[in-house]
Amino acid sequence: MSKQFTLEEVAKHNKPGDLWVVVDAKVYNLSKFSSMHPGGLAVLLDEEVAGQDATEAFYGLHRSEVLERPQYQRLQIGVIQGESSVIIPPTPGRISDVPYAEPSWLVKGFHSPYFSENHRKFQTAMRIFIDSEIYPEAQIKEEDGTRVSQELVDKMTALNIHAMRMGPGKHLKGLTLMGGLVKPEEFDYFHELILTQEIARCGARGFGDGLLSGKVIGLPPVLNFGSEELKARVVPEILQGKKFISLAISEAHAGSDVMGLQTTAVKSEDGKEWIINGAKKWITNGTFSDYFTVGCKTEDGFTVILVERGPGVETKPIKTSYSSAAGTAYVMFDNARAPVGNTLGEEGGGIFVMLSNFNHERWVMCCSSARSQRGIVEECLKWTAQRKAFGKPLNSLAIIRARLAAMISRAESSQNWLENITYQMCNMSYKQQAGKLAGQIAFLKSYCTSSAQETATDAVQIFGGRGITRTGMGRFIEHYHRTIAFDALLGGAEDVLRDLGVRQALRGMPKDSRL
Ligand code: HEM
Repeated sequence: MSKQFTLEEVAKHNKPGDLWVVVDAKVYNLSKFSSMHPGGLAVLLDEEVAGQDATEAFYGLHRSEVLERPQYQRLQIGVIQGESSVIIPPTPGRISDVPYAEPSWLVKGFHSPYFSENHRKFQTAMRIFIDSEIYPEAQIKEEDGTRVSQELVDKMTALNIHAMRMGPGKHLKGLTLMGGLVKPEEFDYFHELILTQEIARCGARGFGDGLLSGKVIGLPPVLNFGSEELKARVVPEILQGKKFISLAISEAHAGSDVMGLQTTAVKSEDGKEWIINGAKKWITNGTFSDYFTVGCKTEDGFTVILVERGPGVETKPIKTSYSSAAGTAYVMFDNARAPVGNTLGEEGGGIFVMLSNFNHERWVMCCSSARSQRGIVEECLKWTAQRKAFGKPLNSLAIIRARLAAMISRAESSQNWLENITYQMCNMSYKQQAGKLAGQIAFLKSYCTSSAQETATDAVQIFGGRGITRTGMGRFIEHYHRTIAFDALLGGAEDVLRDLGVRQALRGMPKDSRL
């Protein structure tokens, strides 16, 4: 049992070399630490801090995770008699009580037509796994820039998370999902939405992409358009996290304009192999991928080919503004060879392969984007409640509340639109989705990413200098603001998507409609 002190006893320890403080009913001896305190000694000697209950001052300047670090936990020497702590430390799986910090289907007393009991159980298990296994590694790797550990990849394999991230489908057949919690035939797009949104809560954008998002976008063309022989050869190893795959489309010359790509594939003289030449740029997971789903110019137009790393395939890291944990790369093909059997879809039919892939890819991005925005809303609601300015909490200022209102509305509308589209996906074939939902998903993605950028700007205003500081109170805001542009570019730039949505709508205009 912790040693008990009265506030009077603590008050006696209020000078250099003999300095105690109380934070949330816990007594800390800062005598030795005070000279090493990153915030300086002087603040600790202030008469309202030294020997006093400094809870409010502490939470105005530190994230609660500071006191969870072992080196600081050791400074606690006891508790205040008759008082108990009120600040709840994060426990794996916990649902936040902060308003709007969770999508409404997870909020007590709210209802949803979309989420079943099984989805709820799945969410609970997934959050516990992610909080305890993925979140801690995400924080470290985002900073040190190294790729996801094989140990974590293997833990995800044990629950078949890699397979579930590919969405519902035949590839799940016979697998035990989440320890048997959901049957493969029952796994639907709402399970996938939950999985993607729970991962997004880690708040580590580069690591998040490094967590095999290359596979999420690079494997579907193999699953949907590869031959049975090809699938049997490559898919199991990828879903078991033994081999890695990237989607390699964009180039220095062309991104959204896939027909402008310059990488070429020509057949060998015996007609058995493709010979590929060209360079791909900004390829997520490229530094460590074993396979590349490559968009190539061929005699008949545009063809997608699965190329294995080997002679003639080189990768080089690209330094971007997020963590190199993402493995973003140049991928160079210099007379690289792939069997003709590795062609995905028809020769010359690559655009159809890509277009049908884009819908799912963009929808996954919407899931992440909507959830990350919500995480920022939670940070801002907490900060504006605990931070004092002009003697009052920040949230007592009307201008701050106006920003919060805009942020909450964006997060809510993104999520609600997303849930509606997800419901349509659950009730349409893959082909119907391609036809009916391309415009909807394009609009949603551009809405999510543009509103995310507005939210990032609002959050920096709310956090002030801390919103541009990589450590401390505003660390998630700084990270979000620095990396948010990625979402607006990957999977189709915002402007291109908006235009796509409108063009789709115009195609569907009835010929006989008049005002
Ligand atoms: C209970 C023990 C305390 C520990 C373990 C501690 C630890 C830390 C750490 C690790 C930082 C760096 C912030 C970061 O980047 O995360 C920091 C900053 C700071 N601390 Fe403390 N601190 C303690 C108590 C206090 C108290 C009671 C005050 C009183 C006002 C205080 C005032 C500050 C200030 C002003 C900063 C600089 C914040 C900034 O630049 O944003 N600290 N402290």
